Amino acid sequence: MRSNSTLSVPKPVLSVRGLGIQIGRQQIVDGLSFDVMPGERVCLLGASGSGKSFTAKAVLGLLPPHAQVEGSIRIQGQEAIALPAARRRAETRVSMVFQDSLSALNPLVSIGSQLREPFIRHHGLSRKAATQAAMALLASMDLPDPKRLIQRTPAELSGGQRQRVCIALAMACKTSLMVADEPTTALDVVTQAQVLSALREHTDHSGTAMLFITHDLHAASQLCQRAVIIERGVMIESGELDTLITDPQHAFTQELVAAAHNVQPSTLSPQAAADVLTPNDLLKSA
Ligand SMILES: Nc1ncnc2c1ncn2[C@@H]1O[C@H](COP(=O)(O)OP(=O)(O)OP(=O)(O)O)[C@@H](O)[C@H]1O
Repeated sequence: MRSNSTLSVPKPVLSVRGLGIQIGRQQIVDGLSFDVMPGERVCLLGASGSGKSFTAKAVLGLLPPHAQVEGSIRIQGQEAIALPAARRRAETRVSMVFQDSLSALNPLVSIGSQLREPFIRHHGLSRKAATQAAMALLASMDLPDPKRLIQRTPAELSGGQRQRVCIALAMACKTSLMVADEPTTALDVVTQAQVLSALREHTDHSGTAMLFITHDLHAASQLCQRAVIIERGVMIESGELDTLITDPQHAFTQELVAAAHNVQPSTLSPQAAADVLTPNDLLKSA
């Protein structure tokens, strides 16, 4: 008989401990600690300028060289804080989706060529097999006519289509962790709902864990199970999203909840209104 001590306890995909980031004399992030478990979606919520993007960059290994960093960032158990993205081994690589899909994609290269690359480079597929895989992934993103789409350049797509191509690109990398930094902020409400749904379905299906960076509690509640809330680079509250929504402790969290409840569906288009949740729905969707 196996004893309890031999049962394996899941280990975090991402474990951040005492993260500090300083640029010159400005302390941007201070003593931040949180975990993301396998398959879990955690949001890092905070106002503009609270240090969310710098935290995301630290996890991705994309901090500017002059940033001073302290603490620990473990990805799949391996210390990665001092490793820029280009020097990371396959198991500590993190895929990413950014707010600005236009600048995230190469404007001169077709969607097909960009989407084929991770399949060829990381998964050893032939060009033909990579093209098939790219088209299948685009189709699964509810993007019409993948055959034509792969021949287009990023500027020939709408913002929502482009963001779904970016999600496809991140999924093609098949990493254990994805960081999505405000991926819906630049989109209208209907397109936001489509992009959030694509993120949810694809991470559910692949088991990819996600760190979702946002200032939008409504978007977070549609996607994430847990939240880490930061203010001026310091964590002020964290926990299950439904608990934070029903019983916010900190004044900033209370403001976030109040702001999310104040979204008036009547000011939106009928389709958008259908996508906007009432306070009760906000909870149900968390
Ligand atoms: N290149 C830089 N050098 C020094 N400080 C910077 C630099 N870029 C941003 N900052 C400062 O770092 C702080 C955190 O910025 P960060 O971009 O991480 O915030 P954020 O929470 O992601 O905000 P937003 O939601 O607006 O993107 C801000 O106070 C900002 O003024």
